[in-house]
Amino acid sequence: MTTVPTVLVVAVALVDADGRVLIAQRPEGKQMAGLWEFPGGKVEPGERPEAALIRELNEELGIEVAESCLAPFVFTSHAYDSFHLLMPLYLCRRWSGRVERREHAALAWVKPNRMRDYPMPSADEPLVAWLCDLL
Ligand SMILES: Nc1nc2c([nH]c(=O)n2[C@H]2C[C@H](O)[C@@H](COP(=O)(O)OP(=O)(O)OP(=O)(O)O)O2)c(=O)[nH]1
Repeated sequence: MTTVPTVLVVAVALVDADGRVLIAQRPEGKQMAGLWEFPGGKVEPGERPEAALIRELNEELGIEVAESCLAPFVFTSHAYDSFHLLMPLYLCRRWSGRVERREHAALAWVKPNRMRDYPMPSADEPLVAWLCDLL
């Protein structure tokens, strides 16, 4: 039996006042370049998931998020060829600072029912369905 590592990645649906969600395009040179993702990233060893997400949002988008503003929402558990992705998606409607593009190729604020126009990693498909149902 081949075993692959399970990788814990935390991500967020940032929701604006119009109910649009921020998605970000992975840059050239990274795995899955060109696909649109929810902002976030890998949890480092010893790091709490919420702390990892707050760190990633600051690094990637230049915003500050309070832990109390991160609501656990849904998660995806998906087998890629070389790793198994376990990714909780939090929901956040409050942050401080202006969202800036720092690490991604592009950013877009999109209504959940328009996300199908933006190719996303296969692990994200169930998350989009949940957003369409619940937002
Ligand atoms: N942030 C995020 N990652 C996602 C989503 N869907 C999905 O399959 N992933 C995958 C892509 C990557 O393999 C992994 C996220 O890791 P990352 O963005 O921190 O790492 P990376 O590929 O830049 O690699 P590294 O340089 O940090 O090692 O999770 C998503 O919606 N958001």
